[in-house]
Amino acid sequence: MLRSCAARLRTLGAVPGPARRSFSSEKATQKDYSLPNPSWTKDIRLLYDQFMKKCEDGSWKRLPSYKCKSTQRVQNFRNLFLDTKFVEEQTPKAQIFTRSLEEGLGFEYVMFHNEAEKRVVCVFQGGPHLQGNHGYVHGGAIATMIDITAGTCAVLTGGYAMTANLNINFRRPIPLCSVVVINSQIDKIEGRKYFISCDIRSVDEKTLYSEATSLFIKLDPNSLK
Ligand SMILES: CCCCCCCCCCCCCCCC(=O)SCCNC(=O)CCNC(=O)[C@H](O)C(C)(C)COP(=O)(O)OP(=O)(O)OC[C@H]1O[C@@H](n2cnc3c(N)ncnc32)[C@H](O)[C@@H]1OP(=O)(O)O
Repeated sequence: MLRSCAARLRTLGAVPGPARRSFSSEKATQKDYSLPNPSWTKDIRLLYDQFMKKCEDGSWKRLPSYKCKSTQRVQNFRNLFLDTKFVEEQTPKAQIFTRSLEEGLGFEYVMFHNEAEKRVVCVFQGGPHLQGNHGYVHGGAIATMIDITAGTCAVLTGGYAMTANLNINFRRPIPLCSVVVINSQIDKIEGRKYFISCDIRSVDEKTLYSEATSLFIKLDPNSLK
């Protein structure tokens, strides 16, 4: 599995040599990282196409994804929740964690949002630099993907929110370079509390890899600054 994955990436030019650095040094761009790239396998492309088809009637929306783009949403978050001095000193170098590895080596994913159903689906291909146990995706990388999928679901439903609790059952290991589907949905909203469940399944839906429950708290501007 790993050998074929490395060979594929080398063919695609994503792994030019053994001394390749993990973290990208390229300048911040406005590139949308949720669009297909040469490291995407047939499976992720197929699912991407299926979801893009579902987007045609407007029920689903593809969510663009950037390394560090300063959107209006980000500006508003900074104004509400962050100290101005901290923003000036620390955030210019900041990058989205899941978009900081070289193309094809880490987190390749695209998310789709269904507003009416309060659902976010993420199609995820975990690259070779996410290895935990030999040949399998690290549990921390899996937790990260669950967190951002559920977190996106919370934020798009209720506004700025943070993870207060994340509980994961890892049922089956996820092979490196395979494609999985992460499904998240809001189960319950109680005031500022958003209860979101999530599962990760194989493309054919036959294998349940992980399931999780989470609690996100809608932020109160007074509780962070
Ligand atoms: C076009 C494209 C659009 C794309 C659009 C994308 C959007 C972009 C998506 C970003 C997706 C990022 C996803 C990463 C998300 C992180 O990585 S977050 C990082 C990890 N989390 C943290 O660091 C949070 C640390 N914790 C905290 O800061 C604070 O505890 C919190 C969570 C803000 C809550 O603090 P607070 O606002 O002061 O709330 P507090 O009064 O303590 O509690 C409120 C209620 O919640 C309950 N509660 C709080 N914590 C807990 C807990 N752990 N368990 C149970 N109950 C709890 C309290 O008991 C209380 O209940 P009630 O008394 O009201 O019944």
